[in-house]
Parts: sequence; C-alpha cells; structure tokens
Amino acid sequence: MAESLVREVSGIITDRLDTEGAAFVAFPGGRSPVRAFEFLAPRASGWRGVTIIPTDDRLVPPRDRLSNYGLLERYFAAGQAQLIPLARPPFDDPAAAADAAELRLSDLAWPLDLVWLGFGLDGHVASLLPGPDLSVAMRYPDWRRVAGVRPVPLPAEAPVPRVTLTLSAILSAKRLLISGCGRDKLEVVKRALDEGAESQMPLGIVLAKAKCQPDLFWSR
Ligand SMILES: O=C1O[C@H](COP(=O)(O)O)[C@@H](O)[C@H](O)[C@H]1O
Repeated sequence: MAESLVREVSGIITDRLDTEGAAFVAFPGGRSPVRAFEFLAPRASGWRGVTIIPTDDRLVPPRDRLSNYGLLERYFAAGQAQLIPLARPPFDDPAAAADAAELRLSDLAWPLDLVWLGFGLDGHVASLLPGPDLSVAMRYPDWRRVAGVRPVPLPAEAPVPRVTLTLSAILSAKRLLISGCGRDKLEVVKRALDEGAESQMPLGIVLAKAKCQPDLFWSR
C-alpha cells in the first residue's frame, strides 16, 4: 500500500510541477501514512514549489508526539518543499487557532491539488469527527478552509482540541486519496460506501460528495 501511495502521490506532484510549476497538497497524520512517508521522503528532496500542509492537527507544539505537523517535519523538512502548520499557539482555543490558520493559508492556490486522508474506525477523516463536533465543523461556511474542533468526549489517544480542513476544502480537492490498514477499516469503508451521503460518518460523506472520484488504498 505504501509503495502504491508513493507512486500515486509523487506522480500527482510531478505532474503539477511540470504543468503549473507548483503543487499544493495536504498529507494526513496518525500512524498509517508513516511507512509511505519513509519512502516518499527521499523523493521530496527536489520538491521545490511544493507546499505541504497537514489535513488536520492536534493543538500541541510540533515536538509533541501527537503533532501531525511534527510528523511532516520529521520526513519532509530536509527537502525543498514548504511546510505550513495548521496549529500555532495559543493551543487552548480551537476556534481562534482555526481563524489564525485560515488567515495564514489564505494566499495559497486553493483548491488543493491533492488531499490525502487517513480515517479512523469511527469513520472520521482529518479531524472531522462523528458526533456533536461534526455539526460544529459542518456549520463553517463553504468559503472556510480551516475549522476548530473541541472533541466531546476527548479521544483517549489524543485528548486535545484540534484544527482541521473543513469539509468543503476536502471536497473541492482536485485529487483525493484515502488510505487505511486492517480488516476493521475495510469494514468501515464498506459501511461508509453503503450509507453514502446520508452517513453519520465523515468518511461516507466525503466518499459520496467529493468533486473528484476518490482513490482508496487499503492493506491488511
Ligand atoms: O486523529 C487522526 O486520525 C486519522 C487516522 O489516523 P491513523 O493513526 O488511524 O492512521 C488521521 O488521518 C488524522 O490525520 C489524525 O489526526
């Protein structure tokens, strides 16, 4: 899966660099992209003109093990791509953090050329989480690119507020790759596809409503 992802991601980026001289992409955090990042990092050394943002982040400093931006820095900071964080201090106010990120990213060439998403067993993508937070994140107007999220309850594995690309920023991406590992996640994908746009899971909504045809990557 990692090798296929690397081929696809580098192909998309090379194509954009060849045709436009620039590429604007969002990469996921969490555990599942790590193997692909390992393979991708050497190719990224020549990515001049590429801007990488995280699809979402936990409101923690980059050195924190929960930081998705920290993960990107570990693999891509040595190359020529420009990395831009979503999360910046102060970390206790997700709405303010989202407003600040919105401003910081406003001059970039939206829509994103590529959004690569991971997903959770609860069907969350980026930090669009099912439950009460989803309606908060969904309430952001279409022109907004970044939303603040204070998960209720706070997930045990990352008990902190978050910032995330909005649903509209994800749906409008020119290419959408979705990756996940394990049989449980395959079941989540099947359910999301069955439920479609009516799904309570953000994954189902994204699969049903994306402007482009999403490409799914899965491995055991
Ligand atoms: O919380 C998050 O979870 C998803 C999935 O993570 P994984 O560890 O199951 O791969 C991830 O895509 C997202 O960026 C992250 O913030």
